[in-house]
Amino acid sequence: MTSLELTAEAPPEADDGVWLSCIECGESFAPFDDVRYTCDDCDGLLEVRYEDLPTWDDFDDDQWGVWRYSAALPFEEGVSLPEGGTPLHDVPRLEEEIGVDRLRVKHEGMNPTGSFKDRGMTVGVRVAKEIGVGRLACASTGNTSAALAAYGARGGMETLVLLPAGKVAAGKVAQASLHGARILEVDGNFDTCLDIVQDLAGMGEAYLLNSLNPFRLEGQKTIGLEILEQFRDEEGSYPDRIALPVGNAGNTAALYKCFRELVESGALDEDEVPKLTGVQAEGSAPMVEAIEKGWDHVERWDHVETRATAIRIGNPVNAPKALPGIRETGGTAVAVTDDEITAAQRDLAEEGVGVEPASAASIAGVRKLRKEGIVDADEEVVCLTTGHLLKDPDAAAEAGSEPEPVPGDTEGVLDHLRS
Ligand SMILES: N[C@@H](CCOP(=O)(O)O)C(=O)O
Repeated sequence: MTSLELTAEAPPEADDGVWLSCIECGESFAPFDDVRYTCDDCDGLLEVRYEDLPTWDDFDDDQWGVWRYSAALPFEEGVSLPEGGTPLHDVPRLEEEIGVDRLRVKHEGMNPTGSFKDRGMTVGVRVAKEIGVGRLACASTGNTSAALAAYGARGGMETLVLLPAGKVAAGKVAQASLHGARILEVDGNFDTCLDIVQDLAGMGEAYLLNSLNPFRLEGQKTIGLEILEQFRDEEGSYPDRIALPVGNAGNTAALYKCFRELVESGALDEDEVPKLTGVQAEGSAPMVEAIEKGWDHVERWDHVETRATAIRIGNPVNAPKALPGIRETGGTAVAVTDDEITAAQRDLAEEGVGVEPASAASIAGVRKLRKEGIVDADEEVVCLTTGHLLKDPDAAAEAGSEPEPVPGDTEGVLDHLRS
């Protein structure tokens, strides 16, 4: 991990040892004096920097979840429901069938609104309050909108969400609606929604809380901290590889930042960093294309389609952070078909782990890479599952078995069972 090294020296703009730094030109900015999503000078992505980076002993043993890691975050506490502290399941049947030494599933669907987005929102909404903005907004394939609506409600703030019309799973729209977001259904895909909401944010109409906002990724960084601690405590080592679904590429960027900070603080050796392995659906795979072609950028896909609507994204905004993350950790990116995703969703369900389709992409990807010999048999792998099964009840019902109609008496039910 040689590129994008972190500096520990605070510039004059720093506030309490925290500042924003452009990943392209290195310009630094005060973190909370103004609303800023990208670099004023070159429009590059920003990341949050700290004067002091913590090691394992600095984390709060009295807490479990995102705020256990406050020493690695810009604040001591956030607008919380609370979030994080999700299970790391073993899946012995899948482990044996796929053929790796260890397979674990970090189920982020167990967060308060049913996805990892809550980790980002607890920090992002806290920052919004610090800056003193009025309305919060996001573009969303569904989970971000559900989390924004819930955390906005918790923080007593107005929320606006832009969704691609007809392309968001029912559970997610219901969440955004009940938590009180104003929902705009846009005639266009997610990337169009994000273009619009970025314009609105630029005009000062709202505070953007997509993962373009660097503070969102600080919360999501705690997924990496939790995986490393849980895996180490249970297995005595760190995982060799973390496979994750890739949509806007926020988690790939956040996990890479997590590892870089741990290496810089001395909490992790460079050779202990897990290989980041991104998985996309075949119909929506610009990151896979960029990795395969050796590009340092993604080319936007204008037409994207997949049953895994959470990762139906053609222009991942975090690609400039995520591509180096995959490359520098020795990972890779792979595309899987919708049928492979559904098969993996069923397999997880048969082990009691209920996930939405996009989440199952991580399992489908590892299965494919193992068959291709890219994942080795002696590897210890963690798959990230990003959202709960109930987020997309239609996909779950389609992947599951049909209910059987029976008469309303015991005799009739017995006849049916015996037939
Ligand atoms: N899958 C996402 C898409 C938006 O991603 P974000 O991490 O940039 O907010 C969603 O749930 O909307």
